[in-house]
Amino acid sequence: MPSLDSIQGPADLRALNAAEVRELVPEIRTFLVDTVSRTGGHLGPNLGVVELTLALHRVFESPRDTLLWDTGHQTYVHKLLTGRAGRFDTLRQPDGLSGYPSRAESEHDIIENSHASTVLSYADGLAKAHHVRGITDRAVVAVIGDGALTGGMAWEALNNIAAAPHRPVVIVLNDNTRSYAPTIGGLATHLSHLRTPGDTAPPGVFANLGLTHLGPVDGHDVTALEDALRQAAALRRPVVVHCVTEKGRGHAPAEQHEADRFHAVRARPATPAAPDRAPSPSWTSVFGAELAALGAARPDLAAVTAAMLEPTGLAEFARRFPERTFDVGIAEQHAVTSAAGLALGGLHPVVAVYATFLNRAFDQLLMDVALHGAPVTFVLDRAGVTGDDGASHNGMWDLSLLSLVPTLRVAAPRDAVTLRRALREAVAIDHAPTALRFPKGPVGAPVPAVDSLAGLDVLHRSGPSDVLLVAIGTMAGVCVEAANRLTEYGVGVTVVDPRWIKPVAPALVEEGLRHRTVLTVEDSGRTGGAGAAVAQALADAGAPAPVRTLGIPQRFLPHGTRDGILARSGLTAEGVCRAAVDALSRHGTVAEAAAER
Ligand SMILES: Cc1ncc(C[n+]2csc(CCOP(=O)(O)OP(=O)(O)O)c2C)c(N)n1
Ligand SMILES: CC(=O)[C@@H](O)[C@H](O)COP(=O)(O)O
Ligand SMILES: [Mg+2]
Repeated sequence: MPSLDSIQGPADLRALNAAEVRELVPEIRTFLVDTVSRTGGHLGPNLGVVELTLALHRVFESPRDTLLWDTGHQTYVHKLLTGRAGRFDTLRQPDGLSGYPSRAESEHDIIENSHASTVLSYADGLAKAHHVRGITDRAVVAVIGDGALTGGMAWEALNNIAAAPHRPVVIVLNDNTRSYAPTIGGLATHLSHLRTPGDTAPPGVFANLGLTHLGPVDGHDVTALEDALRQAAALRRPVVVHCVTEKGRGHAPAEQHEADRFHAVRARPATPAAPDRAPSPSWTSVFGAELAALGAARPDLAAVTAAMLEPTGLAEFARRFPERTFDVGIAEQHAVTSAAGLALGGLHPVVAVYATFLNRAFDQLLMDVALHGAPVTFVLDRAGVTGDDGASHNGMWDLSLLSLVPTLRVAAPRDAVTLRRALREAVAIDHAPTALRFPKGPVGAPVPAVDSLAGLDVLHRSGPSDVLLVAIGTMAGVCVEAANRLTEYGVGVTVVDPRWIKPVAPALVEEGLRHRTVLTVEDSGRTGGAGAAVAQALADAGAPAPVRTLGIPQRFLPHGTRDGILARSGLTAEGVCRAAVDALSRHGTVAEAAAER
């Protein structure tokens, strides 16, 4: 009886007979449940593609044939079958296996970007390259989920693929009827018709586009899948293999999990949290509760999500105000411009999205919302370093992108109190777009102001005006701790939190001009971020010394823990102290003791 240990690569898999392959299925599912329950990760999606991945690697010969995966969160089985089972305990850990394809890990891994709906565009480009280069002996295979297929890019690609019968692409539609929640929209309805035997629905959208549609195929029958994939490969033209799978398959808690079928499970903590300490609420839950409360008072408030209602905290608002809640599918561009339409119609939409996914809708934000001064509020969750979801999931580009948008106002709350306040202020602005951003995880302890200065929250003030620390959002606690340390060494420090970071407040510029040196600290990319805007405003005001901006370096950061990445970026109290003493030593006097640190 073969075991997973005997599979060092796809060739070993292809050497097995059908019965031996079927014996691998339960072993792989047990392995996934045991391992991912410890490491955390996308358990549900991967439980759903065990048979599909086996069939793919038996029919196609990766890496000669190119296997492309959309989003990449469902590639754990692919990793197990390409020689990485022995390292799976390191999944999503620092220096361990990535939770997504990784070119550094394997020649079988291609797309590292975890943003959905890209795979068909990659496939179209690759098929064009094969055609131009006269390559005819390598298959292009693209696996896309029913959720990812609701993204606009997927249809831009299908429009191109369908136009070229001479350029073969095997499109494997992994139809498990869900993104997190059931996939929405006319496409989902259409797929439901296609899945229903004997349904007299009009011919499929794929057929009408000129694509061959095979299936629906039972996505848990390896033999049926292999037959369909072989048939698709032999057609030598673009073809959709419609596979019907079950997210969370084979693990009852996942199969029965109403919200998202264990889409992403948290790592089991090494040491259980002390029972007496109530866990801090998450940023997301504080936002969600406040929005629901505001929704009761404001019948014009609407909520918009791109297939992530629960993860972005909109569930309570949706429960109470279903008629004002809109899930548009994994379609951030449409989410943003349709929000401009909602505003045009007299509503005040709140678009809740992970910060990194707003990248995709920048032009819509700039030209469909801001150009028209549309009162849309963007709530960017997972802003800053997220960590274990890898480079494309860090919310580190938002402040740089938002800084470019005229009329847009941006807030970075530092705790639950300022989050609630920023949200109330944002939805009260009816003539311009607003955005507020916060990170993944617990909201942490309140960071109280000790004074207020023309709209600035003063968080610490002691001694002469040596250093002004401008704390952006969640860096407030780090800055206050750094100030306390610097004060011990005779360095005079003021810490301010502007709360609204765009536009740069005049009071912040005035306060900056009163200090020997100014440092800004943000959990965001420092290139073009909030600190850069402060630096520009102070330079424009004639500040003598340059502003030192601390932030995330402009690099694609390998997956790791949020704290570890922040520490390596210098975004700790010690890092701020070092930067402050260094800046003072260059642009002003510095207490001897402090210089020794
Ligand atoms: C542009 C973008 N928006 C949102 C997400 C978050 N996200 C990750 S997986 C997922 C659901 C994907 O559904 P589907 O493509 O059907 O794959 P399944 O999980 O069902 O296998 C979403 C919304 C993302 N990765 N990219
Ligand atoms: C793959 C994807 O984009 C999401 O599922 C993401 O991994 C979820 O991240 P959170 O765990 O931060 O909700
Ligand atoms: Mg799906």
